[in-house]
Amino acid sequence: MNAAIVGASGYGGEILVKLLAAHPKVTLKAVTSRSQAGKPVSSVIPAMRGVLDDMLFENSDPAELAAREDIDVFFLALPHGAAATYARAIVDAGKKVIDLSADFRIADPATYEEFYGAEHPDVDLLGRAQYVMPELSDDSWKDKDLYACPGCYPTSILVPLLPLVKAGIVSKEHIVANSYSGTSGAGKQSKEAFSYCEVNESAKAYGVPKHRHLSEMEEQLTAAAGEKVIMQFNPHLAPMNRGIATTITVPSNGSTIEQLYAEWEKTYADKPFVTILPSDTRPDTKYVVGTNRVDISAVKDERTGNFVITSAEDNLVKGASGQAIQILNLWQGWDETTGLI
Ligand SMILES: NC(=O)C1=CN([C@@H]2O[C@H](COP(=O)(O)OP(=O)(O)OC[C@H]3O[C@@H](n4cnc5c(N)ncnc54)[C@H](OP(=O)(O)O)[C@@H]3O)[C@@H](O)[C@H]2O)C=CC1
Ligand SMILES: CC(=O)N[C@@H](CCC(=O)OP(=O)(O)O)C(=O)O
Repeated sequence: MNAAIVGASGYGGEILVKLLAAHPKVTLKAVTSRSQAGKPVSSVIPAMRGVLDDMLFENSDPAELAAREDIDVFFLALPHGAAATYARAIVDAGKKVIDLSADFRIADPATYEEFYGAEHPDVDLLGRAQYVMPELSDDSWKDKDLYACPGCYPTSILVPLLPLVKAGIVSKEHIVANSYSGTSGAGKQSKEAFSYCEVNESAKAYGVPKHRHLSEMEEQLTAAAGEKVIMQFNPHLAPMNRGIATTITVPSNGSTIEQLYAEWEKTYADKPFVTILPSDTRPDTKYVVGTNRVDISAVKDERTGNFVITSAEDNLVKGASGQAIQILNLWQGWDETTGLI
């Protein structure tokens, strides 16, 4: 299968370049960036020296890209808004899109507008798109034109939480999630607030009380619960490059920790990228960065009656580019782990 990466000079795009260059079933045909067009990939992404020396970054005009006969699937690693413009041209040309942005994650355009502060860029295309959380979506999504990858924070929260909400193991109310993200989560073009002096040796909450990713999480939890779910989400910026550590507290409503673990075992028994850790072990970003895994664990606080659920993932791999490749693998019927660890 021949692939292109649009927005390959950003953090998510760079990881896609590395993973797809090594993917045994994919040939990388084009990588694009407006600012890097004409430069060798190995000069912009020095890790690719000796691997992609002959490939140049190309211009990223949507119509030109969409007309390329030699490309079957386009990975969009673009800011939301811009992604929809490219997706429209590519889908209209009869090609497939795997989109890392938020443009097609949320089914309800009014919710998108409420949380993203702008009208949905392409409501018609939204109807031809499918949100895919590989571990939690059923198999009915494989004939769409466009696949939307989950957000980084929602992956770290929905993987441990959603099956428990769906099964009634935990309360649907009073859910609180605290997440700690590496600064690469803000993208390569992020501004002064993310510069070394601002973020090094410091940590702080941001985006409270209504971060954009709540729209995606609440929509998914509501669908799983069969009733409206509202949650508290407190994202934090942590002084590290990559990784998301999440802690969720939720009332157990009398469920036991054994019931919680039994539900996880049932849901994730054959899911290679979810690792269930023992109740006395906390997931740690340093053991998942560079992998497509989410590590999860839980303990019950008998004093409060809450479960304390923790997870760790790499925001750029399981939270973005690795998950996009996992979706490609599943869509194509290849082994889910092809090209991923
Ligand atoms: N970073 C993360 O942890 C995660 C990111 N995502 C999502 O993935 C997408 C990419 O994120 P990330 O890699 O961090 O972003 P970056 O800012 O690092 O990279 C953005 C890329 O898009 C290109 N680009 C920017 N604006 C435009 C535009 N208007 N038209 C065409 N190309 C453009 C840039 O190159 P150039 O300007 O040279 O064209 C660059 O290659 C975003 O939607 C983000 O929300 C999802 C999950 C996690
Ligand atoms: C640390 C940091 O800034 N993280 C980003 C992660 C969100 C992201 O990439 O969000 P979309 O994919 O929904 O655009 C943020 O909080 O906005």
